[in-house]
Amino acid sequence: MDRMEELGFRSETDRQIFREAAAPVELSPFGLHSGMFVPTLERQGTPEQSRKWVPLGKSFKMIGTYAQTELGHGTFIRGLETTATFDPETQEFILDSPTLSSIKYWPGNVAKTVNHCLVMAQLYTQGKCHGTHLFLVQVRNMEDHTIMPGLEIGDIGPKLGFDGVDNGFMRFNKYRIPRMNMLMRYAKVLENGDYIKPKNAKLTYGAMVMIRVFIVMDAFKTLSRAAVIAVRYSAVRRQSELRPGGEEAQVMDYQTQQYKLFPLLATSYAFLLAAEGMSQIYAKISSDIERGNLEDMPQLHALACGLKAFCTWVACEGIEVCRMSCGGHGYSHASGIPKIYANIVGACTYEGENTVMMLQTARYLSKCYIRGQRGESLPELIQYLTTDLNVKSTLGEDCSFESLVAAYSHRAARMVAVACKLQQTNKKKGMAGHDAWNKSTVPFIAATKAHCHLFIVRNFVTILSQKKIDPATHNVLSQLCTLYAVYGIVENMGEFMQDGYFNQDQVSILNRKVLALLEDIRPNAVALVDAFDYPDHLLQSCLGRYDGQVYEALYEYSKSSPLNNTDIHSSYYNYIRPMMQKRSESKNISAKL
Ligand SMILES: CCCCCCCCCC/C=C\CCCCC/C=C/C(=O)SCCNC(=O)CCNC(=O)[C@H](O)C(C)(C)COP(=O)(O)OP(=O)(O)OC[C@H]1O[C@@H](n2cnc3c(N)ncnc32)[C@H](O)[C@@H]1OP(=O)(O)O
Ligand SMILES: Cc1cc2nc3c(=O)[nH]c(=O)nc-3n(C[C@H](O)[C@H](O)[C@H](O)COP(=O)(O)OP(=O)(O)OC[C@H]3O[C@@H](n4cnc5c(N)ncnc54)[C@H](O)[C@@H]3O)c2cc1C
Repeated sequence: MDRMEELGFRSETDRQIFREAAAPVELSPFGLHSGMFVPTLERQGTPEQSRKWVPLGKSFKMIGTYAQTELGHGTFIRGLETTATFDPETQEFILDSPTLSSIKYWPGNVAKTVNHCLVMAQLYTQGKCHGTHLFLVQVRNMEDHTIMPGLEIGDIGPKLGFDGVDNGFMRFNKYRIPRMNMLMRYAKVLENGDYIKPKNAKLTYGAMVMIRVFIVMDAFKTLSRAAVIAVRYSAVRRQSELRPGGEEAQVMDYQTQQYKLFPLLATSYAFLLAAEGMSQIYAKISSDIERGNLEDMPQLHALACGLKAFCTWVACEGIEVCRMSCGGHGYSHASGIPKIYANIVGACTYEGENTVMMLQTARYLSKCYIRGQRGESLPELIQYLTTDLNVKSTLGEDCSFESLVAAYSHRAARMVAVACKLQQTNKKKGMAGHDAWNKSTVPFIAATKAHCHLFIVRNFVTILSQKKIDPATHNVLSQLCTLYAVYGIVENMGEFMQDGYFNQDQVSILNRKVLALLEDIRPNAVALVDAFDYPDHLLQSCLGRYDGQVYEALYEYSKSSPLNNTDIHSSYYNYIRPMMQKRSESKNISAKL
């Protein structure tokens, strides 16, 4: 922290980049403090509360996390059981974990690192429950870091990844905090216990929306790092004869290797631009919300949920393809890829389990579809829902951006309509609303993925048509954008073809185009990954080194393995030799085999 101050890093983005450089493969134990705890104090506290607590957080006098999930509930926030009961006599809230399932479980850095938590709890005052609200809770002594009396805190144990984060459990036993430790920007409890409700109960969920937006950028970061490693390694690795009797080929010259990696390279660029677009939309709508204009809150929630789920699912699948495209060496930690995967795959679960998040977006699409059917105006990003589904594709050999965006719009509009019509049919059959919804959620998930895919394709095309880019770079980026879109159609052809939107000739055009683009991109593939400019220190990869000295690096890496500290391992003396001796004694086996 002091080093960041010395270097004058003030912006959170710069500080995040510095933290990643300082601890490239391990997640910082302060990620949640800076990424969630402090921003939530800023956005959910009153001006007075922010003035009091934010400086303490930014100077790390107060180190915090976000403690919401419990043993029994993570997704269903309204089902959380931790209680915060107001005591007007003492002007305090009494926090309690009334059941085993109410124990806070998973909050990052709660086990050993933080001294404060933002705790999500059911607020009770004057005998009435007003739902979940956030409370600032001191959990450790500020002098000696011991756990505060009335709390039980511990680590939850080993996980798939996220090793740098001490995810913990926390149990409250009638733990008292001052009334003014409730974050009261939107909802309040007065001294007499009166509850002042917020303009919208979901304003309390704001921290999660913000992190979901961050996670779209993390999906780009992790996928692009894996792509850098895999593409560079594919340029260095030579294996098998492409031409009989010739020299062994760079594996990047196999069409199958290109088909694995180049679409992921294109996806990395698409996700970077989508993350930037999402961040701009978040900045605009969240500032409107802070000024009290909640009109676009549903649209922001829906977009953040959908993109977080879509991008993390695609990124995690893509990182695995990158790992497997590196053969055996990809499976070694020397490649750097397993750690990337282990650290980001949790993002398919945290900050909103992906299926649940997709269903939130689906719920929004369902409402917009009905409004569209009534002829009501729709937000720009959703206007495609009123696309004329009788129109067929005009796609030609050039696979123009316009025809590609039209194809994605048609696919999403058609799939949303199919899901909504199933929901409506279910209702006409006499199903209750919740059953009619549940029995249409599988098609809604598919439709929502199509909706997110459209956003990313359209965003990529829009940026290429608006930004001033030199012709050579524009040409290469256009190849990537076309590859991302055409590959997405080829890989999901059934969804595009179900209503005959494309004719057979157009399908052939698309199948030819995707292969032609692989050849177009091949000469620039290494330059396109170098352009991300990730230093070797950040990649921590023997395979993705900028200098390409892969085998030298692997050999040095292996020699540094702790198992090589001794020639004969203690297991020989403790287990192997006694076993062999026992065998030879019992079966007169000649010692000289
Ligand atoms: C290279 C390195 C990469 C490594 C990755 C690390 C990167 C670090 C950088 C990022 C920074 C920090 C580190 C992050 C690490 C992860 C830490 C993880 C933290 C957590 O997981 S915190 C806990 C997260 N938990 C959740 O997200 C729970 C999900 N559940 C919910 O959100 C809700 O329960 C719900 C939305 C599913 C349902 O809510 P409910 O109250 O039941 O509402 P509904 O009935 O469904 O809907 C009612 C209406 O409310 C609207 N609504 C719901 N939510 C919102 C919202 N947030 N905003 C606006 N509106 C909302 C909903 O749309 C309905 O509206 P309608 O009635 O339809 O009009
Ligand atoms: C690495 C990591 C870090 C975390 N850090 C934190 C943290 O710092 N703070 C914190 O508070 N929490 C944290 N969490 C907890 C995380 O937020 C929850 O695990 C997450 O919200 C998912 O909730 P759940 O575990 O209850 O999953 P569940 O919802 O129980 O998921 C189980 C299954 O049920 C399905 N399901 C649930 N509801 C529905 C529905 N309505 N419709 C259809 N299907 C449904 C899901 O799709 C899933 O397939 C972390 C988790 C992980 C993995």
